[in-house]
Amino acid sequence: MSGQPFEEDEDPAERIAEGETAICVSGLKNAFGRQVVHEGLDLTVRKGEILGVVGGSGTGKSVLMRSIIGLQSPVEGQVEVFGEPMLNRDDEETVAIRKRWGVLFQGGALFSTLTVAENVQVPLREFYPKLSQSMLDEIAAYKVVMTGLPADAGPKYPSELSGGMRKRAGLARALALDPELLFLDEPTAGLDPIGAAAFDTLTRELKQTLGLTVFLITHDLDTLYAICDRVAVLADRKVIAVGTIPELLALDHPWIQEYFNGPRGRAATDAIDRAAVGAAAKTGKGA
Ligand SMILES: Nc1ncnc2c1ncn2[C@@H]1O[C@H](COP(=O)(O)OP(=O)(O)OP(=O)(O)O)[C@@H](O)[C@H]1O
Repeated sequence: MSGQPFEEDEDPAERIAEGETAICVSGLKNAFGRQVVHEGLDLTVRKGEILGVVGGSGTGKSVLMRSIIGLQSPVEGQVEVFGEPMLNRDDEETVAIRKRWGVLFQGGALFSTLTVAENVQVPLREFYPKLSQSMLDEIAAYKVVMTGLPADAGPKYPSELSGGMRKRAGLARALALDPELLFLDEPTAGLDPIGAAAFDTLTRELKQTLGLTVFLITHDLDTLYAICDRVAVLADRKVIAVGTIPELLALDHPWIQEYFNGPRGRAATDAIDRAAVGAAAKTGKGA
């Protein structure tokens, strides 16, 4: 059964079924006063994929994520997660769906007065109030190590951690309930390139071992190339394109061309090409 943080008998690979839908957003409209952020926005996230969400600053990537997880009430539209309509509901079914996702907010959003372990325990206490303290401690310790933090990070406060460690602590909290679906809002923002690449690797590995679906907001081109299966582009108040990077590159949209084929986009592509040539040379297969 999913959503239970202490049942380990499920094969994570079985969670991934090609073609099944994790999130379906249709006809979404969001507005703040007279400012319309989204209008007629449609998006489907497939189970088992890492979907990158990109768009210029202020195009509404975070508002989209907040609409899906119920922190923003849209003016119009539908949001379904695992086939359940989510908007304007707070019944048992929607609570059960909420247990199946974890969220890493921009900047980590850790509670500064709680230790890392206590932060990880927050969602466990919310959804499983009867768990004993020893069980809470055990699960938190496991999640801390799972995200690559040293075991002694558990009793530390967020202010005692580096930026990269805080991101990992936020990720540990997002993984507390053994989610099937992970929302990451700019997880590599503010990290140095080595820390960002390590976080990408961690995300990819967790996706593979836990069978996660990942909704990943990012400005980081390296992340898009390194770990995203598909990329959704937000512009003009909606998702204007979704596809693999080669599919997006074939489109004649000015923002997409500027983003992927501008100097930074080309640098990221060149780096991927160089890595592929290096790997081919190592295995003796040639480029
Ligand atoms: N609570 C709010 N009240 C009023 N306006 C808001 C609110 N939240 C977001 N907005 C506005 O909605 C628009 C989209 O914001 P959002 O944070 O989703 O952008 P974004 O694409 O995630 O940007 P960035 O890449 O800079 O993080 C912005 O113009 C923002 O000012």
